[in-house]
Amino acid sequence: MASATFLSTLSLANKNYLLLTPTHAYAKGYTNNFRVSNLPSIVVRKEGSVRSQGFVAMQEKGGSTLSDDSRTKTPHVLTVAGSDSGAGAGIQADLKACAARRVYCSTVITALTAQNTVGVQGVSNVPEDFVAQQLKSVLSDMQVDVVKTGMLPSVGIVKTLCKTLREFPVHALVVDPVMVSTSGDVLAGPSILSTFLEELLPMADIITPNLKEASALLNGMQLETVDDMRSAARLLHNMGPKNVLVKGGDLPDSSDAVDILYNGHNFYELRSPRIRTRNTHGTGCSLASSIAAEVAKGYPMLSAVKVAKRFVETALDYSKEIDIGNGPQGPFDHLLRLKSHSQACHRQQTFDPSDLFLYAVTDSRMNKRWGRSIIDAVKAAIDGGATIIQLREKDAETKDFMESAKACLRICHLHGVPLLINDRVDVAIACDADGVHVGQSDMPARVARTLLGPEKIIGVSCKTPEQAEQAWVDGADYIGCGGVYPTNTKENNITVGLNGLKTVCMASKLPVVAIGGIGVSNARAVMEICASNLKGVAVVSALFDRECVQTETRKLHEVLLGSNIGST
Ligand SMILES: Cc1ncc(COP(=O)(O)OP(=O)(O)O)c(N)n1
Ligand SMILES: Cc1nc(C(=O)O)sc1CCOP(=O)(O)O
Ligand SMILES: [Mg+2]
Repeated sequence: MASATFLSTLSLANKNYLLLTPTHAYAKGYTNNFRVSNLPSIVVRKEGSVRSQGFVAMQEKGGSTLSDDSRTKTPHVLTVAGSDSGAGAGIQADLKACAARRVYCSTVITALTAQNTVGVQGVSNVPEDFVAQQLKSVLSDMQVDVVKTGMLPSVGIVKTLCKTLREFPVHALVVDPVMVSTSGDVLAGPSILSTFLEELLPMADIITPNLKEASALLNGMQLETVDDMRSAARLLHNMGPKNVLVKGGDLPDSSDAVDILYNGHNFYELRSPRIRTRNTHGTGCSLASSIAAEVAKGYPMLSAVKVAKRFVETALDYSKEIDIGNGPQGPFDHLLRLKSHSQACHRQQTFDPSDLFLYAVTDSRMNKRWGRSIIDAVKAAIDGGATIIQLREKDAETKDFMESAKACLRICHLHGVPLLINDRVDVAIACDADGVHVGQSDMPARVARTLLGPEKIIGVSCKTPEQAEQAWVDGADYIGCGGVYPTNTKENNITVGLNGLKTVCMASKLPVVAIGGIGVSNARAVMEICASNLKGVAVVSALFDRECVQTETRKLHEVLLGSNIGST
């Protein structure tokens, strides 16, 4: 039985029920549309209200029908907005913002716009009855938590939306009163103003006008100062929405971006440094969607607005150098993923097992002993012929490790050599390294794969066929097998010998690199176990606990070439 707190119990038809408050019910994921077979539920709708305030969810006390702790509700935002062909704003921005904020987003399209970074070249409204059909399809089936509106281009569409929301109440309504695009093009004419004011605004949990939109809603009122914004917020609040966020992005002479949030009781002045960037197209849509996303997760409005603002600012800051389109306003990158692709020198994207040929693993203690920086050690190994580098910096402070890793990454990429990080998935993510190597007691490869995504390289240390099988199941790219010979580099390391290596190679579906006590004198013997998936040797002390890393690497390279491996 759920551990939910509850108002009281209720007896009905000789069965006991828990009576949950709307808040508990919502937090537990029982929306008014929540359907679970055999679960009795009552939905009480308040006439004329879009909110689920009167909603009561009941659960059979002691029953096992709904294990609510095992069934978590996926937060869901429905955006009702126009499509932007340039994908900077509108439906496309809403989808990206919700994805970035990790909520599900469904879409009802109200208009198609032909649009780019220059402006809006054309608009085609979706017929009212088809907007109604889309709304009904989603709302009747998909447990929507929050509806967010953007471009509502006709009176008929606004009325259709309000009517449908009365029929299918949701937890909250976020209204971004889109009227004019950032390029100055009209997206919803003045004719819809009265319907907006009379029907939609009173249903809203929050409205998010910019200065121009607030002014339009207030009969052309001049808004030039933060005090004007406060007055506007109060006047707009009188029109019925529970909260008003007046966005001051266009406020003249302000080095900060100032927004005013008013909830009928308190004003909150939300200030942040203004981000100087051309790539601001779609910030309004994205902010409103992000607020909707946080509300859908169950956060109160003030927290939702703060988090949403911080998210948009972070994305704008990240996207400053993104270069899309020739117009005055470019789109930004909600998912913070585009920039690395535009970096000049980038490594090949897919893992090539022949990269395991001469695998150089750094060691901070050895570098210290020989008085060289990790960067110098990596440079020398690459010059000597290393085909892949792993940074194994057990003693480094995180900040130093990250800085060194970034510098090493630049060098490696200049030479087309992949760079992996040992153990520290966080460092690998932070510096966008090519992948990680993890052992049996490190972060499981499956979790590392989820965090790193499909393209990064993941290696796993394996001493047995079972571990090799698991590494494959977990989505690793290669395995490291050892210790082949005894080593001083790793304490208490079990030696598997050449036989153990061969057994693991035979069982492994993944390419293998041998490790442990390997150097110029025995590399050939290792490679001659004749396993076609043994692609190379990984070496620490034989390269780095030596006076000249480059010379030692070159010697090992020659031995490996002589053993004719990596060719199958
Ligand atoms: C290529 C390669 N193989 C094995 C290891 C060892 O990893 P692990 O078992 O996690 O031990 P540590 O290196 O973290 O001490 C490796 N690093 N690289
Ligand atoms: C880091 C590491 N892992 C091992 C394993 O058996 O998984 S042996 C090892 C140390 C390898 O260092 P050297 O080349 O100096 O012997
Ligand atoms: Mg490890």
